[in-house]
Amino acid sequence: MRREWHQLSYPGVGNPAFQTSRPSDDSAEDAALGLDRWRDLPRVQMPPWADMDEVASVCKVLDNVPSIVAPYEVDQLRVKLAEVCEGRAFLLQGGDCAETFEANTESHLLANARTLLQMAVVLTYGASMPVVKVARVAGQYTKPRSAPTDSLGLPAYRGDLINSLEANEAARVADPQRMIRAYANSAAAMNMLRAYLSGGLADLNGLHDWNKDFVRASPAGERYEAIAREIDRALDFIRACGMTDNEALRTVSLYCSHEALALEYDRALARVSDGKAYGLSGHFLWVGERTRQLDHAHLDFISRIANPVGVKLGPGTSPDTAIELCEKLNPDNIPGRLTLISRMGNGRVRDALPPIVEKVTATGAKVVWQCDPMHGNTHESSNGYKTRHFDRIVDEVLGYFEVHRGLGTHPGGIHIELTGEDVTECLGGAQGIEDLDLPDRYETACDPRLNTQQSLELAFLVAEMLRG
Ligand SMILES: O=C[C@H](O)[C@H](O)COP(=O)(O)O
Ligand SMILES: C=C(OP(=O)(O)O)C(=O)O
Repeated sequence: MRREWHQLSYPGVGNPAFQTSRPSDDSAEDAALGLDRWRDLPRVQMPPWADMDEVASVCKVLDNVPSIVAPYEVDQLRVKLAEVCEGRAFLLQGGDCAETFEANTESHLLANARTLLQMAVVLTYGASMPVVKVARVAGQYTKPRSAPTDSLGLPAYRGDLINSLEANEAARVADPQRMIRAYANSAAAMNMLRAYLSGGLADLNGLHDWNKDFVRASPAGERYEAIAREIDRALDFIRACGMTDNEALRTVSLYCSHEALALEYDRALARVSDGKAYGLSGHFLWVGERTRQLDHAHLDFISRIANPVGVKLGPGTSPDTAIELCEKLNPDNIPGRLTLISRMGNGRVRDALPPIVEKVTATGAKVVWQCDPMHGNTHESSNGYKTRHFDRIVDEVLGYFEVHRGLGTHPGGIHIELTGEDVTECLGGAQGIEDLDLPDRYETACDPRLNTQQSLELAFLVAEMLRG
């Protein structure tokens, strides 16, 4: 029988106050968890730390700080993702490509959160399906790079946790102290988001206030207002029926996620709870396309934590590799534990994804299928900006839905780089952003993000696809 969303129970969670965690030390029990095995394995995209003693002393500090998230929240997210895995919910994940310390402001965090929540409303209402909301926030401070140097010949910017975006040689030196700043910024971000979310930021009674002024008059903003008015009427109906105080209408759970790239940081924030290891630098950690080698450090680390984890799959992924990933990362076949994030590019998704989905499904492996339509669709504009076209992004999502519909599997979610600011980083959309508009507000520290209007437009299209 279909379980109601609000009735989800969280096995093994009980009263969260009793599920505390502790730093792992070098006892035999902790050693058996293998949290440090990655240190002996090959590793690419390693931050070019100059002084490993300094790395060790910074990690010693992080070993004992309060973690960013709690084990029971991580377990809750896994249970919600199990619903996605079974086709009863949808996963919406999004946020900055690269968070920066400078942009870790209240207004930026709230703008991004509101945009994600607006998308979630459009999807929930449009597709009548619960939406699991995961932000790229409170830890998305590292970036894998294609080349070790940038166009100026400087060491590449690798994310604020590692070095600075400032374009000079000294700023680009990898500085271990930045891990402390990343931790402090992540803790502050989570603290603020939790406060606003529990204080009414996500209250469905205030849906109209989420619409930013620069979006309100746009076609996407107007469509959003129309949905908000319909929800208002539904809420009036609920109130008229005497159901006046429903917690589910006033609060949402927003989980945080980032790429597990700088393993020193994620390891230092790992903790042990009930005999299991948790990566408590975030609720959901993923490993990127460039670092997912089966016998390398990154996969080994995430294979040992109890969190829900993700792996990016580019167009070169073979079906056998996908199966090996399932075996390594989810040997007990726990639903919600593993998300496979395809990022094929719109030109490849229709031929590269089907054999992977077919073979994984045939083995009975439980996975959440998620589409990242951003990373396979990047190109350089005529005036030299790294950009993405909205039409290609939509086409990749469409291709992903076609593949899953064709195979009878659940198109479980999308993973988007977006911002709540009115930036001009991606081309197209109803605003018709063109190459020459890109310099107006091109503010990303790494890859181009959808702005709020484009994000909402995409949500409307995805809601239609989900309904269809
Ligand atoms: O976000 C993903 C990667 O870090 C990014 O696409 C790499 O960009 P690059 O090719 O400019 O190094
Ligand atoms: C680096 C990323 O993606 P990918 O590994 O797919 O390139 C990312 O999502 O930030």
